[in-house]
Amino acid sequence: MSEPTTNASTTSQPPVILCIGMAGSGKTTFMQRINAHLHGKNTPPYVINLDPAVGQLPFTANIDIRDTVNYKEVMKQYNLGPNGGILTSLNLFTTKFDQVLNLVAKRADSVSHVLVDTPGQIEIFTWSASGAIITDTLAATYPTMVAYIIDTPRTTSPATFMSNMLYACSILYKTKLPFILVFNKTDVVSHDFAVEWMTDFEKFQDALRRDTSYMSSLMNSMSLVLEEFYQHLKVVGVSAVTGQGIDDFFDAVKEAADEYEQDYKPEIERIIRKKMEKEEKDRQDQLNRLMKDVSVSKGTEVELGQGDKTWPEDEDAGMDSEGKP
Ligand SMILES: Nc1nc2c(ncn2[C@@H]2O[C@H](COP(=O)(O)OP(=O)(O)OP(=O)(O)O)[C@@H](O)[C@H]2O)c(=O)[nH]1
Repeated sequence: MSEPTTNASTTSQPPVILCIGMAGSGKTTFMQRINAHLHGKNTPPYVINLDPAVGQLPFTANIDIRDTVNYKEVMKQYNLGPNGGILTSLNLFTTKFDQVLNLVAKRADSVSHVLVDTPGQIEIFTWSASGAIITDTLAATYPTMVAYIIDTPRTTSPATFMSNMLYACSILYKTKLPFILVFNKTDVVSHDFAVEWMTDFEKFQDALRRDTSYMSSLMNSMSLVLEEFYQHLKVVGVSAVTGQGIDDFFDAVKEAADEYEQDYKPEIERIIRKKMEKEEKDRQDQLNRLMKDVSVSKGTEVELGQGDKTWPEDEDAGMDSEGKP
């Protein structure tokens, strides 16, 4: 039997891998591959499917959105098109997400990773309120990361490459989570060109110069912005079909989990602390306002926190001056 893999190297919580990618990038095939890889190592993951419109899943999900909401019924009932149907289904499912968290928590000790498949209509997950709630609540407890799946053969032109990178960049800044760029389908085209463009600015500039479209000067400026973005990424090339590069992917997952512990977790804890302090302050302000209203209506100051409270006589309370009814 092969050597079992561990969770993240510095945490006892299983890393959560959010698989996000454009339709057809190979997300589902990739999920199937990493799921099989982990089972092969005897370290099974916990699998969540958040795509209500997927026809058939080539793997078994522990939690499947399709068991909770019927996407076609939602479309009919709310008179929606396919995208509205997927979004509404995800919103309905998110109202039950506390139950999902409870189920994951029960299994957190015995699984190596939590794998999350998201809808192929990428913006439904990345730009919706429910997508943000799901991401944030998972990231509040688990070392959570984004695996952004890219269709490598379809990204070989500088313009498509740039668009895809800008999209990835927007997701990174929206989620603020550790990010792994997964160049998929490397059995068809190697991802070496992408690594070269990302590490050697001159090489990408050369490719842009060969691209004579009128957009190339805009892309020139945009590529400068992306240089900074590349610093925050982990890049791997895989083939979900043949399995090549999957070990590299899991090395990147370990690094991302460490990054979460070092950089993201303290930040998330700071945000939660700040939110709680604000809620406490709001409660206190509300209480003070209430007390002020009471004292104004009684024409006297009310002192709190003392055993011997002297309340003004209240005729409406139906008591006499000795406090008897
Ligand atoms: N050659 C090759 N083909 C792949 C690879 N991964 C996926 N494919 C193919 O790409 C197509 C799309 O794969 P899916 O896994 O359905 O892609 P998806 O991103 O889940 O698509 P949606 O369900 O539309 O979101 C299928 O025909 C797969 O067989 C790969 O690594 N190499």
